[in-house]
Amino acid sequence: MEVKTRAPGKIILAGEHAVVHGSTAVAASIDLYTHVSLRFPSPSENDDTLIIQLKSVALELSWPISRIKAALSYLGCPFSSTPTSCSAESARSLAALVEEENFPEAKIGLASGVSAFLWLYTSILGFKPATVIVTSELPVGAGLGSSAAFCVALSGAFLAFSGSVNVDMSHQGWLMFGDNDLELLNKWAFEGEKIIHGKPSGIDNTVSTYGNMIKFRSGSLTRIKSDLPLKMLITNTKVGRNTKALVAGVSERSLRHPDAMSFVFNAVDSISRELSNVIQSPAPDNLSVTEKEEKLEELMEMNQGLLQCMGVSHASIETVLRTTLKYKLASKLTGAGGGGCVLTLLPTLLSGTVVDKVIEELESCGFQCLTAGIGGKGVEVCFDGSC
Ligand SMILES: Nc1ncnc2c1ncn2[C@@H]1O[C@H](COP(=O)(O)OP(=O)(O)OP(=O)(O)O)[C@@H](O)[C@H]1O
Ligand SMILES: C[C@@](O)(CCO)CC(=O)[O-]
Ligand SMILES: [Mg+2]
Repeated sequence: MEVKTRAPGKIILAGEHAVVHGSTAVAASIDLYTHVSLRFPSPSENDDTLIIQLKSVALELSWPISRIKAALSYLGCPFSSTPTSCSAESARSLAALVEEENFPEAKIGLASGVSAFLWLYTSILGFKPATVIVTSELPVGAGLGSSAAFCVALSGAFLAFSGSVNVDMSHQGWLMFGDNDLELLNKWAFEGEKIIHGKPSGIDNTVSTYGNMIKFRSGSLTRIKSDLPLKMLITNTKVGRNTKALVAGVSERSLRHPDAMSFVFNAVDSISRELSNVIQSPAPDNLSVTEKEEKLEELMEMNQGLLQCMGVSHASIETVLRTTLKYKLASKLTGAGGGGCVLTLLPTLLSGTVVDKVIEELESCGFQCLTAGIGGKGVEVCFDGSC
């Protein structure tokens, strides 16, 4: 028996980092997905191991179920119908399980993702042998929400077989979860994201779960309906970074300078709210598409300036900003920054030749450019071989 899920990555149009401190942020899903396949061995296979194959990072790990049981036995029965946080003690047990696998030193940054997998798996499905395969179209650790898509796709696959969601297993092709199930799935994914991000706001898992475009503040979302044909160029600087460390860095800065940083976070809140007003339909004012794009460009530039204030820009990001500015295009980092990806608004009237030239110049600096569809579906599940 096999189930597959897919969960999208995201871009943050405004408000990253400040959202961790209670400000509004605006995010949209993109049509790049993380896929999970979960398969239980048949009785004749007599297999007693839990295997995870992380294809996009070329890593495979496996544990005898008895070993996982022994490591987590103090939890009693780990099955839980309500999402539970991983305690410090559980985190240590999971880290020990991960280390036992002779985790390659060069890939140690992936260990928290494996811990999140083990936490979600054992909490939702208990001690069952299975093979879990993860593939992804998203660059890992580049600001496009790979950690959230990973946790959302895993939670969806585990919940589909847990008996605690209501899905039609005879459905052919991709299927959306119902509203109550999405809420449960999103809460589980948030628990996984906590293991990877430390202190996440929840925006990334929420936009990956629900898709579309959302405004997010203090854990609650408002869907944004927009008919603005928003086109963004995404430039991956390919500079590796880690969201947990960047989020912690901003928190430390705001402890050192609480007054100044609270003005910064408030300014970001205003930018996000204004940006969401500009893109939503029906529009409160009768601006043309070009006028709206000009407002968005200015808001993106202002947000980028405040992200620099928070200390999360990077020389590679500044190079992208300078390069796109030569073509009068506005850009900002997206996600946690420190490297990773930069967004550039491509106005509707911009000629294809200019877009080609910008891409060529960015790629000549060693960056990688991609365009992605914005605002598609959230997590989906599939029970037959058609997906
Ligand atoms: N496809 C995947 N396979 C294995 N691990 C993954 C995968 N996708 C994400 N991860 C886990 O997520 C971590 C990267 O998450 P991180 O939050 O640092 O970056 P991101 O989510 O891509 O960017 P951002 O949080 O800024 O949007 C990896 O180190 C790994 O632990
Ligand atoms: C940097 C951050 O604001 C967004 C990462 O995509 C962290 C979070 O909200 O969890
Ligand atoms: Mg992340």
